[in-house]
Amino acid sequence: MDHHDKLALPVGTTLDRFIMRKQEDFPYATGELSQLLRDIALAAKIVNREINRSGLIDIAGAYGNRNVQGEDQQKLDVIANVRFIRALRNGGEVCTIVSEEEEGMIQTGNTKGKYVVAIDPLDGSSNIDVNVSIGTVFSIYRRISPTGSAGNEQDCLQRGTHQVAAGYVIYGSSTMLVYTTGNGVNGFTYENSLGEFVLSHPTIMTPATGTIYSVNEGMAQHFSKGMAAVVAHFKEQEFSGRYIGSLVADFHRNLLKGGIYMYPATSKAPAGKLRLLYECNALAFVVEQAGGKASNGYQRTLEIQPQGLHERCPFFIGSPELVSKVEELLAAEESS
Ligand SMILES: O=P(O)(O)OC[C@H]1O[C@](O)(COP(=O)(O)O)[C@@H](O)[C@@H]1O
Ligand SMILES: [Mg+2]
Ligand SMILES: [Mg+2]
Repeated sequence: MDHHDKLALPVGTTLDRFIMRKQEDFPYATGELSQLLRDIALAAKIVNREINRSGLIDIAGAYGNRNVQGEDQQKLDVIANVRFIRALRNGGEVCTIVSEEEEGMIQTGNTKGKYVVAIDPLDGSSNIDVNVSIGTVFSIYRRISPTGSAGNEQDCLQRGTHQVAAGYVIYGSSTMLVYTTGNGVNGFTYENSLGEFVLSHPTIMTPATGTIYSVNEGMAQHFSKGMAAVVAHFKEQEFSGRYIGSLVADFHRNLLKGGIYMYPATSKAPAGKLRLLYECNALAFVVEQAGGKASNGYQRTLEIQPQGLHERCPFFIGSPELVSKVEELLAAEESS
């Protein structure tokens, strides 16, 4: 019996029970990480509610505008940021947060908190107003600095290999929370009537290969020669091009169906667009736990040493055979 079997729980198990049962498998664990995951799930439910109502009350409008009731309107990404930070602060397990929405580190005031969280509270913001899937991405690290003071940059700039948990929420035709603590990947679907996430996708494994490629080809004139060769290769193979423009949604589809998502370096954006700390590393941890692969084209994403909180990196993620093929094509173009 492998580790995955030992931890297997039936479809329909609620997220709370799932987290509790996993906790029982590690008798020396203190339960703090479990509490943190519950806090994230709670914030996800609240953000889900706001997103569902967004068409009704126009919270997708510009930040600072006033709505018909004279109340301040807030952009959904600001609302999501506030909700997640509040949940993590109230939970007490997190000392420091890195968020896409804020320049510096956010100190929660919980100096005893043992964890650091990096988060993209609302991913795919350009899709908010048009009712297309959006998401949240989160990454959890154990702090390095001793408890009793605020977390520092060293705590936040850890390699992705040091993540203790990571995952994402997708707010789509149904809302799902997918996460890993390093023992496989499990997906939970939100049951509106119960107000609970329930296990719907146990032990997700991504197909070894696939026939979908996802990249913003409108940028093709800014691609390197190597990247042009990559795109030509997938076209020759008659792959399907699928690109939503919400990283979480593009990733989630390819995770389940097999395929590759690419956000390369371009002449306009030499480091690509996506953020290492709260976009790439979290999904890289998830994909590896599902048997997939994530890379910047040359190096495993999880092994990149971050230098800055909002650092960007080129990103290739998905089915292992496809990511390896891209690495091979990029290297071949480089040496020619
Ligand atoms: O329009 P582009 O350049 O293809 O960018 C799309 C990418 O940018 C992002 O929207 C960035 O995320 P945010 O919405 O969190 O800023 C990714 O989700 C997405 O894959
Ligand atoms: Mg994003
Ligand atoms: Mg965002």
